[in-house]
Amino acid sequence: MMQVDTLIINIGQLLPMDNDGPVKGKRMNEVTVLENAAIGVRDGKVVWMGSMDDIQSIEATQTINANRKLVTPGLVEPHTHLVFGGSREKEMALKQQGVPYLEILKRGGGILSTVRATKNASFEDLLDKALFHLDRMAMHGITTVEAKSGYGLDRETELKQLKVAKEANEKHPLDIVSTFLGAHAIPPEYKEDPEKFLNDMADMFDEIKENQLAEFVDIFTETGVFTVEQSRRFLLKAKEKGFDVKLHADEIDPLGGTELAVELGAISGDHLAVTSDEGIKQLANSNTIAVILPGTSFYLGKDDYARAREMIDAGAAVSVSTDFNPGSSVTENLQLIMSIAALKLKLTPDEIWHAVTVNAAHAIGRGDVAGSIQVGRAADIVIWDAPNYMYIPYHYGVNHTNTVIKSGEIIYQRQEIR
Ligand SMILES: N=CN[C@@H](CCC(=O)O)C(=O)O
Ligand SMILES: [Zn+2]
Repeated sequence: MMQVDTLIINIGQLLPMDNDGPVKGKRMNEVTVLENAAIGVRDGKVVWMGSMDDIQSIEATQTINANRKLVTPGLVEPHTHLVFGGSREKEMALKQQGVPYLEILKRGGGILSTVRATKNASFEDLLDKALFHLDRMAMHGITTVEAKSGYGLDRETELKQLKVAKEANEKHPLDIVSTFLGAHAIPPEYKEDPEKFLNDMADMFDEIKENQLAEFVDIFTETGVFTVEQSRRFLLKAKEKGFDVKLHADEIDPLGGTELAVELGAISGDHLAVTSDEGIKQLANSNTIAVILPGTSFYLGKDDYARAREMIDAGAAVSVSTDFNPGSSVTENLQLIMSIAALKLKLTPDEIWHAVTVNAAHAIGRGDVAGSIQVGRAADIVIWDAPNYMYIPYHYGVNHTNTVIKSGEIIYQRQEIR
């Protein structure tokens, strides 16, 4: 008799998500579906998976009846700007009048407006706010999340953001993976000397590494922000210091950020809304994961959606993410992004599930611990109010989670109102 703490029974469809590396190209369109399954959890880990026909051999302290619903790994969110002060609802009117995103930034708004609010916010306020957003992500089925700094643009405030993320990781059940995005915009005081600004940000690498405040270094490679050459120099320095690197690349103008991500062996290239044909080809022949953020195209009212369909057809590994941030994509709901991935990126349900589990985990260096339900791994599991895995992208804009389990503990359960 095997003893478990929790036995999840009557699983209609179980998506374990195989996980022996990022899933590329055609393989993204092949999810394994187990029917009539059960999962045993002990000490926060999955210890048994099998058919309902074999549960007689399991003795459980607690049983959760999935009632024939869909069960998947907890979602992995590989790109967020979790820690920030204030909000930017007043910019919505500017956007409606047709003022472009980069023009708002040029006028000192956009990212720079959030920088001011983040500088003025206390550590405690930023922490409370981050915990609130994490709760919302958890409710929506996310169990691991990446979080970037980048709303400080000075040593003190960047460190404050990174320390808030570290504290949030300790306080909140979700796992947080940190990225240093000091090179997110050029602060007004450095307008004439962006090189000096990048040098100052690079001077923080040692301190960040020693205090384990971030695993990745990221940069916004964009018109009016940092050039490809500046990004290359900055990220090469980061690599020398032992960081894996990421890029906000080819979001608005096709500068060649995707090609740079491949050249540098970046763990991911993110956005890629206007990547060139050559960029797609190079991506497909690389180990760099394309983290596509279609919520920004939607939210900024753009016609350019990343050519994720072509990227997968060419053989690339693709992930999708909310890009949760106060300016270009204000949502914690990765399920909504799964619908946009279906409708606008033309991805299949199988591809979308790979994108928000296995490939997302690999895009933040957690391929060996998250994004998959396997014996020996942490029990990060979602029971969905859905009969099958195709249903989630199909029924859009609402939260489908029934029960969210993080390391064996129930952290969210839908309440009935009636
Ligand atoms: N594009 C750069 N950075 C963020 C947006 C940040 C903001 O507008 O506050 C992004 O990923 O879209
Ligand atoms: Zn971003």
